[in-house]
Amino acid sequence: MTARLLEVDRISRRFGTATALDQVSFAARPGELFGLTGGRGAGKTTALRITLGVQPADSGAVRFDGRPIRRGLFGYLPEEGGLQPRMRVLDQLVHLGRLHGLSTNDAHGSAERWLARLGLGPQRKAQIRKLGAEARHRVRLAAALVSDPVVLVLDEPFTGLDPAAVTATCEVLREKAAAGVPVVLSSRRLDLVERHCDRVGVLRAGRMLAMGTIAELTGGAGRRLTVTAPRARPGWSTAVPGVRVLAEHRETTVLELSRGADDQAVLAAALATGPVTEFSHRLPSLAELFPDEVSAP
Ligand SMILES: Nc1ncnc2c1ncn2[C@@H]1O[C@H](COP(=O)(O)OP(=O)(O)OP(=O)(O)O)[C@@H](O)[C@H]1O
Repeated sequence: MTARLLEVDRISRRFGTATALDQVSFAARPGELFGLTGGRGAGKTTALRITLGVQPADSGAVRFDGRPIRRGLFGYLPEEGGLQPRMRVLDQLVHLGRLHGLSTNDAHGSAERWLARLGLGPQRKAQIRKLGAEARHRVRLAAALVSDPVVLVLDEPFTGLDPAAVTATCEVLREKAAAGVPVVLSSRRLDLVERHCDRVGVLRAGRMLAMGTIAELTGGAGRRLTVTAPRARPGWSTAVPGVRVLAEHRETTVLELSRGADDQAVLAAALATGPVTEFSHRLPSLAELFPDEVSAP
């Protein structure tokens, strides 16, 4: 069953001698937000541009609904640019809607709806260059949505946004996903991808390093155990099988437990040193699992 599934199938792309993408595959299903993450130059933008059909791949295929993609079918929020600074907001959106095949009437109706939905009503007649960064971001989002696309592709939609604006953006994306539109976004921010996406692909140097739901990615790693034992000496846990010390800070030790390691043996070892005031399990974050992919915001 491939209905409304966006499939990116082993795409590769070189620029001169540099490999931007090497056999990268992922899929975005209706109802879900799929996040591509990775450090600078990992290949996210190239992957999204090939997904949209605005840049060719050297090899591989992109399919929607089991068929090769057609340009103009998707809504796109580019990392930067894409808007004409001297155009007025409403005119820009109507223009983009018409470029994607809407009638003038439909483009108008859709543009007005998105301006209202994104709180841009008062700025509808303003020139884009006169808008602040946050309002311009909302116009870019409206531009991606105005043609009522069957797939949404967004390159770094969170850049420069405060937490409230990130949440507002994700609410809109969730609504589209709930309506059956696969949503693919890229972000260098592993924390935001972890919080807002259902499934994630981690790119490094053009290769897919890991892919899965957040639970699959974080649950597949060793469990983390935080133990606070005020009288324990460094190295108190080394005799327990399957345990690795990740951090020791004053009285608190963070341990990684391999599969099958016995947390009760850790507790016994800790109690043997004296009182234990904290003993808690938690899953690692994506940023902890992929520290090399974390870049400054
Ligand atoms: N037009 C181009 N010409 C030459 N090299 C390019 C071109 N576009 C991308 N690259 C190279 O391909 C690699 C992947 O770049 P890409 O922009 O896709 O990564 P990215 O993950 O989006 O990075 P960033 O987070 O910095 O935007 C980089 O090494 C980049 O320098």
